[in-house]
Amino acid sequence: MSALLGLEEAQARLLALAPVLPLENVPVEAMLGRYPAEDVRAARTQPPADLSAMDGYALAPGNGPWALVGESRAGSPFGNALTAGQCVRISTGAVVPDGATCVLLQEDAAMADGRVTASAIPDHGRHIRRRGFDFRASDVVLARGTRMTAGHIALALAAGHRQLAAARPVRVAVMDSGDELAPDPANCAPHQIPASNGAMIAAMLAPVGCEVLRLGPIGDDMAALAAALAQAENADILITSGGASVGDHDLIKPALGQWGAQTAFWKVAIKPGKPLLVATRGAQVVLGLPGNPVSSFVTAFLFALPLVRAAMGSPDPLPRSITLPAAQPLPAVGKRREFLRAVSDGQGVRLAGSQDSSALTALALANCLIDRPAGAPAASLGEALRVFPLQNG
Ligand SMILES: Nc1nc2c(c(=O)[nH]1)N[C@H]1C(S)=C(S)[C@@H](COP(=O)(O)OP(=O)(O)OC[C@H]3O[C@@H](n4cnc5c(N)ncnc54)[C@H](O)[C@@H]3O)O[C@H]1N2
Ligand code: MOO
Repeated sequence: MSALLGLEEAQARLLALAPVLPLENVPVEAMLGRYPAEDVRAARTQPPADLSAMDGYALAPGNGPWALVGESRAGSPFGNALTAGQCVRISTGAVVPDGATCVLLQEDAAMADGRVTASAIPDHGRHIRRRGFDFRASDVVLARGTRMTAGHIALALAAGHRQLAAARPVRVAVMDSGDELAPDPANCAPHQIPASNGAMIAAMLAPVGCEVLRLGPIGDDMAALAAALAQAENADILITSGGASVGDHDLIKPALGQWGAQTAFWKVAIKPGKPLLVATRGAQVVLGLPGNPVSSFVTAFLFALPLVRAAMGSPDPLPRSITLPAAQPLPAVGKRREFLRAVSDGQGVRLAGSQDSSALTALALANCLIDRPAGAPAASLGEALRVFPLQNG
């Protein structure tokens, strides 16, 4: 039996193989979930001038009344400087004219005969957004490798960028295999089960923004597997599920070998997911996930998603864990580190149901995985547990 790798070592060895992809220019609006390949510096200063934060009157120094000499609207500034005792009508976002030192809210103002009086005089600088307080030209506003959110998109646009450089989307082929798999779940003979892993893995990959090519389900047949693998010729990453174990009909390893892939490592000391296979074919990376649906899910979470994120440009692609107390006792752990399907309510964490690696009802209920170290004794109620939320992976 080949030695089982530890999780962190296996992840590190896999990530070292992550494909390096050419860069492309991407419209900022299309950058959601992607990673800028370079630090992004502001091409402009924001705000570009002192702007009013409120609707009211921009006041020159004095105790009032102030003579109303004009208006500054957003996009249409008052052209001149104010002198003592003058004011202009001003709207939110409009340029504060030179000579004005504060903005009086219109709710605190009275206007009669072209003169403005204040019920309370605002402090110096009140309701003025100073030029450049948000960012200045040439400031780094986004670090390379930042995963772009809606806020980052707004910031990059405000900083004067139309497009950003990012790795082109990773091409991922996802193939499920097994003679027992029915492609049509509504037309499944008693000796079959509906193929669900390929669609599940594709759904896990969707938020990462890669391109997914779905292949299969393919029968346990070398010629059929070879034909399917030929379609993965242009994939950067091939993810297979099923046939990774030791059975007579587990043909993935020989089929991958015939295709030209070379095994990098096989088997990791985790439960579920032990028979994980990693291979390369030139710059292509192959991840052979075990067929049990929960094993496929857990290995996709711990290996496939980090690999794809790394290839997309993430400098920090591994899932992040939190600590939560056990809301129920847990049994002792065997030789393999365990990832238990669990439900967290934010206060504590409990098992989602059956921990069999085929149990889809528990997988569907789970919103996190409890990470239990190999050989750990039983955990008591309230014990601190390491937990991976499924949605932040
Ligand atoms: N003698 C041994 N037997 C097994 C070992 C072992 O070490 N010695 N390891 C077990 C472990 S752990 C796992 S995990 C499984 C993984 O086996 P395979 O990767 O070869 O997976 P299959 O045999 O093809 O399928 C397992 C199971 O999952 C169902 N399956 C497969 N693909 C799909 C799919 N696309 N959609 C839904 N369900 C799928 C399949 O019907 C099987 O029930 O091996 C153990 N055996
Ligand atoms: O490792 Mo298997 O994935 O235990 O069921």
